[in-house]
Amino acid sequence: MKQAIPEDGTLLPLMEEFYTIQGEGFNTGKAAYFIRLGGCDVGCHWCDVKESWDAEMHPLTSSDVIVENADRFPGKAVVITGGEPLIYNLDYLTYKLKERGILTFIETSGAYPLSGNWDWICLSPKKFKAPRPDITPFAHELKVIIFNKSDFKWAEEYAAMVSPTCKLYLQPEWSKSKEITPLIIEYVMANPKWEISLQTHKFLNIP
Ligand SMILES: C[S@@+](CC[C@H](N)C(=O)[O-])C[C@H]1O[C@@H](n2cnc3c(N)ncnc32)[C@H](O)[C@@H]1O
Ligand SMILES: Nc1nc2[nH]cc(C(=O)O)c2c(=O)[nH]1
Ligand code: SF4
Ligand SMILES: [Mg+2]
Repeated sequence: MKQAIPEDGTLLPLMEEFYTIQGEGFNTGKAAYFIRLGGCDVGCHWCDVKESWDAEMHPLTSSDVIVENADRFPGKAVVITGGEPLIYNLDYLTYKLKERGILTFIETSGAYPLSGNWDWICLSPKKFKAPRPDITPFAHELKVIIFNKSDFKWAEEYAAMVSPTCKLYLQPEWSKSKEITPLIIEYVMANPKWEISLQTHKFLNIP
């Protein structure tokens, strides 16, 4: 039977939650509690968490319980990721986290309407289902995955849409990183408004 997901955000399909170090982007190196929500229809062929795609596979979990769990750890920051977390209304979850003084960070493709109250929005646009243009001014960080040479052009299109203070990152697609990373290095040296982001948690063998 299809699980009914209430629209008020009090129950969310939770794939996993874990306390670790943010491995990517601007907040790399900071302790954070990760909340991974199930469900995504963006369809990146290189997605490193395809097990997240089917929301039905992940139990509907009380947002209050998720907040309790997050508050057990000393690092008072959460990263809400997925799957595509913005499929869901995240107003309730982020309100409850902020009530406890926990910082709220999101990893999103931007393909769904923005909800929630965020201290940090990492927008990672995808060609397979482009972001809604209305999210771009709110991104604190643009993190474009580079799989082939044509992705640099795609990255520049989004850099032109985000706010002038938005941090700009190019991140090699993991399976192609041996070939792609030298191109990113060259690109960043020639275009220093960009920085490299590596998936450092994969090198550190942590979640
Ligand atoms: C798994 S996604 C979940 C959040 C959201 N759906 C998104 O794509 O932003 C988390 C981050 O991992 C990145 N990512 C996913 N697969 C990757 C891969 N194979 N190599 C590098 N980065 C990857 C995404 O671009 C995103 O920034
Ligand atoms: N350590 C760690 N950092 C991350 N940054 C973004 C991740 C994600 O899958 O959203 C991720 C992840 O899965 N682990
Ligand atoms: S949008 Fe994110 S979760 Fe969805 S397929 Fe792409 S990388 Fe994976
Ligand atoms: Mg990941």
